[in-house]
Amino acid sequence: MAIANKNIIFVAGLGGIGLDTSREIVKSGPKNLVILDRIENPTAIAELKAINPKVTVTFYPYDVTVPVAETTKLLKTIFAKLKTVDLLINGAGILDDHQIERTIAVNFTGTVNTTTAIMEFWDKRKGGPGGVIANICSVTGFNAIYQVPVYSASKAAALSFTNSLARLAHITGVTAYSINPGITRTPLVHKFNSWLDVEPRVGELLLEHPTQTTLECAQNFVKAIEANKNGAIWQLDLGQLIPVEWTKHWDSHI
Ligand SMILES: NC(=O)c1ccc[n+]([C@@H]2O[C@H](COP(=O)([O-])OP(=O)(O)OC[C@H]3O[C@@H](n4cnc5c(N)ncnc54)[C@H](O)[C@@H]3O)[C@@H](O)[C@H]2O)c1
Ligand SMILES: CCCCCCO
Repeated sequence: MAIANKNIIFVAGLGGIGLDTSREIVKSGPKNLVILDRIENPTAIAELKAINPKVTVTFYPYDVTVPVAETTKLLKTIFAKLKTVDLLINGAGILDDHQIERTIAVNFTGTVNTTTAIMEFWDKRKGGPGGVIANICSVTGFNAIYQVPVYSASKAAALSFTNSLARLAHITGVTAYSINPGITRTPLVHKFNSWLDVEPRVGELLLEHPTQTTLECAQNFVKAIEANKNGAIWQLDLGQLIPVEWTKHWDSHI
């Protein structure tokens, strides 16, 4: 998908990975970039507008843990303004294995509910035009960082959900792919709690190994958007964009 002249909704577009990705997206000249996030950062919004004045950048406060009906109401406002939306990026995530319910609510349920809400506007069975969903999951969805099993499992769940969305595209008209960053230097990874404090130094131990910058991640994120491959499992790690071949161990045959 060429980003130029498209309408993009980016949930969590102001975070560490999100803001650098928003910058790279704006440079590619979409018509609209609508950022939904629970953190307000008017300075960042102003900076994005200044990067490319031809792009209309708007912000709406949004918490992915709200009921689907509330998300639908917000999307109604956005669609009324934009008329069409080409890409939804779901990027919200927290990393704190002391917050079990909230981790699942944000990282998994939040992704599912935001996706479910936009289907009201996109599902071709309802006369919708279809659309594209990019879900930010994680390499921990492939193989866990086992000291944060709740976080890792929430990312595995989001990855599985995204893979299913892609298989349903022939019914819904909505395609999907996952964005799976490796360890990227953002506030999220500096200090966080392991499950039951099994490893109080998990963050330090991780950061002793090679990592990538948010800019490297963002530049590969844009390449994945442009590739627009339904069902792709993209690994964005150490500055590389790697297509992952998922090993099939069982098939439902339906
Ligand atoms: N940093 C990494 O190494 C890494 C690796 C793989 C995946 N990820 C994922 O990338 C995404 C961005 O992470 P980051 O490293 O930039 O961290 P970050 O903490 O800088 O960004 C997290 C983003 O999610 C938003 N968010 C959190 N809870 C929310 C909620 N309830 N409703 C709406 N938005 C909410 C935050 O406002 C922020 O924009 C997350 O989903 C994270 O799990 C990060
Ligand atoms: C444990 C640090 C991992 C950062 C987020 C990976 O998805």
